[in-house]
Amino acid sequence: MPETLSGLVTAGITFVFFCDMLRRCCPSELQQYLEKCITKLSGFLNPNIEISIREYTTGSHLKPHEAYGIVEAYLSVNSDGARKLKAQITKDNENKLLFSMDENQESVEVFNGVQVTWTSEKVSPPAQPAGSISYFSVPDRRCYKLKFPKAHKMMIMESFLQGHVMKRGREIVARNRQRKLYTNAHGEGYWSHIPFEHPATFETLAMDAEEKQNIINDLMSFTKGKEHYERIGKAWKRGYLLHGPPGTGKSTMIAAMANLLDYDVYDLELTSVKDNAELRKLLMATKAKSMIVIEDIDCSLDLTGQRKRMKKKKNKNKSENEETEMEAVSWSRSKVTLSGLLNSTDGLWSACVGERVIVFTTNHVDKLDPALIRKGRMDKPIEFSYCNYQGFRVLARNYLQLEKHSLFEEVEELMKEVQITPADVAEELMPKSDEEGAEQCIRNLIYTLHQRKSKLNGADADS
Ligand SMILES: Nc1ncnc2c1ncn2[C@@H]1O[C@H](COP(=O)(O)OP(=O)(O)OP(=O)(O)O)[C@@H](O)[C@H]1O
Repeated sequence: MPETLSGLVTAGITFVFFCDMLRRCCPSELQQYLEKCITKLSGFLNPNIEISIREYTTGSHLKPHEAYGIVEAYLSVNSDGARKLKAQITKDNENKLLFSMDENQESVEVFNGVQVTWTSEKVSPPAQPAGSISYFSVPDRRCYKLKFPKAHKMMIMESFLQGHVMKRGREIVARNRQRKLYTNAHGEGYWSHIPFEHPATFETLAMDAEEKQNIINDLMSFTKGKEHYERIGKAWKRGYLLHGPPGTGKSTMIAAMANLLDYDVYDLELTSVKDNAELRKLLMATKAKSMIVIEDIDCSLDLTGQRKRMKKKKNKNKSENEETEMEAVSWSRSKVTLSGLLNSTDGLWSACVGERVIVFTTNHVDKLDPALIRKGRMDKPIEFSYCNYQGFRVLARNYLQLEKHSLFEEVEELMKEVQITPADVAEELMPKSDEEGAEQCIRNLIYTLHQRKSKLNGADADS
């Protein structure tokens, strides 16, 4: 049998060689025919298959092929065999370098026991004929080639390329990209965005440690729950209601959540949305792996039938009266209703694939319509409260890099008696000048706590 096979191979090679000779000295029709024969026969004799993943889509020099970027990202961490790498700024994130295989490099990996070989190639465009003028510069054509044994064609194409490489590559692309903070506050009915670079993390959040871990677990099990949500036939989304007094960390928590999940944030300003139709359009334009945030929902939605805007935004150039007037005008322009919001969010969940988190914040949870926060819409309420000693320790670590100090005991005692928001504690712990050291900051906080305590005692005595 091996003799027969080697005989066949020798005969095939001789035939290909013969065809090639003939091709060179024959008329063009015959040449074309022979070329086809050669391609077919050499394909038959070659035990491998090669797949090209090109940088640009066929017919367009300018539109990059998404698959190329994904494979490039995959190979940035899976090309141990390559001896030459190139470093380039990541698309979409100028702070990140992506290391990928340089041209004409080769890397081998084994998937399910099958060896596959990646190569990177670059083909320069043909030179322009002398004297011709081109207004477009044609880029080099780069491509990755994947070579693998023909016998494992389906497994490599489906499990390896479609499944493994695409999944890992997409994850790396998502990790590398610059996250975005979208806003519609300009009132034009579309999203505009800036880079999202909020430094908050769960570690820097002053909050009960157990509660914090609880929220982290909840978020992580949500992100891993694709199959679970598919199985139970529910949209892959999770709703959080953050409630508590101003300055207790609701907005900081949103940033920490987005940083943990690596999500973009859509900060939906309801008062800038013209009507329910515009709201629906905005929500439908959000992408997967994002957080949709509606802050101060009680102030920005007409829950009572009376159109009024209660929140005053600080604007240094305007007097308070002017401010209130300006906000009232923008409020009266919005015709978004509670049912519009509910229909739009419910519609979004039924129409869109991919995971999304929706977050409402409020200082007055009791004012919200039960329909808005019922189970299924808001899955997890999180209460924010005044700062306790544990929270203070986190803030002292963040702001002063202090783990312990002889004054901590006094702070602990005072915090048992006085209510103070984490925002106020943070303000006191922030050095006001270069000369102000950590100890002075704690003394400032103690002074403020004493003042509040005396006020409290005074009030008690009055009553
Ligand atoms: N729990 C917290 N942990 C760490 N920092 C906090 C916390 N709460 C408040 N801060 C600090 O106070 C500032 C204001 O807090 P934040 O905006 O998150 O409060 P909020 O509850 O969203 O307030 P509001 O209801 O007025 O929007 C933050 O920038 C942060 O520096």
